[in-house]
Amino acid sequence: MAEKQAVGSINSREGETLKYTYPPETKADLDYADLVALDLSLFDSPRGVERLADQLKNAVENTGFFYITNFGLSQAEIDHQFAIAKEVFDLPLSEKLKYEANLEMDGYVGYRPSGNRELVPGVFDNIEVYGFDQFNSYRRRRELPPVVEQNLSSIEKVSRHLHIEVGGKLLRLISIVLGLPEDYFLSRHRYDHKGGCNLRYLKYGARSAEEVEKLGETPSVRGHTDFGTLTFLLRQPVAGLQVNTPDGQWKYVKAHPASITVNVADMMDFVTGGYLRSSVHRVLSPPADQARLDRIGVVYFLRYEDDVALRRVDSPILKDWGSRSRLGEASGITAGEWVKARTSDNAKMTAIYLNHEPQVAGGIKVKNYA
Ligand SMILES: O=C(O)CCC(=O)C(=O)O
Ligand SMILES: [Fe+2]
Repeated sequence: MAEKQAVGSINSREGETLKYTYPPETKADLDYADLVALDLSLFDSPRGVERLADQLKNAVENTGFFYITNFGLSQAEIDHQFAIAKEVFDLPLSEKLKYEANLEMDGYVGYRPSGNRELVPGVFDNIEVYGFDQFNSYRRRRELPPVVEQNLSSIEKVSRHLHIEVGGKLLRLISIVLGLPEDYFLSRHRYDHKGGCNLRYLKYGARSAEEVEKLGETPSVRGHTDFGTLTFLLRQPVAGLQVNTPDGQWKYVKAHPASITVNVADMMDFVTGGYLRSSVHRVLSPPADQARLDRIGVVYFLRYEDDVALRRVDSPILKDWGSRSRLGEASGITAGEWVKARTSDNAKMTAIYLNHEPQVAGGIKVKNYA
């Protein structure tokens, strides 16, 4: 079986035997969103930057989802992260629980087991998470699974690269789109400052036929927005992610070749009054031909530094925009407060998962979608 081809050894040292083989893509004829792909290698020429800014403007005015290619990580480096993730999730549960995250205290840093939320009566969520905080002086020392310890420098490299290089380029482009100084967002996303950015491994465990049947169209992750500024989803081939388009339709996000999928998140929505849409997205069970596969993901959540107040930016582009943010006005809540409030909401989500009442995070209503 394809999902069994991922091999590796817990005792392997940095870069040695960890390998990952991706399962095949689905052959199902899914209704995919039409998303633009930004080629970040164009960044090296002035005309290229203009072109990218135009493409980005289009993307953010539409779904708030887009792909990037040529983002400066090799496929081997990416595969290595998926291999580490698989090794972590393959550990026995009793071992993984030694590294359990304290969601209320630290957010998604460490291990979070599945089974916290009842999706339909008798069927619980199948999502395990292992997350990292930023590799800077605010990082809290904690015990790590040996495979993480042994590969920490490559994990740090990827975390820094996604933040500083990829995030850096996109934040510069967003500043250009908004007519702000090029370093406007960069200067509020310094990697070595205290912030809630999060590299995260995810595993959606394969479900039995009976569970799939019971779940039907019920999402594994219901419609939500992400908390930060931008989210980077490294390409993986198991379908399930859907974005809600401006006209209210759910469309699948395709595993575009050699890409990262980017989505705009709450903090960008707040500071632009919804001009940069924090897109509602969800994750369904995979289609039939992928139903028996585990779905492993590697994600980076880029966020403002903790002490930045989330206020509307003074952008000439937004003069006549008003506010179309579904989130309302953040009016000065800090980025750190916002992340804490929403993470703590997630921690308490167990009992309220089955109803769709708005949650209140930091005094701001957070809608839940089907
Ligand atoms: O697994 C995915 O494709 C998306 C996950 C997601 O939306 C999230 O973790 O916020
Ligand atoms: Fe998300």
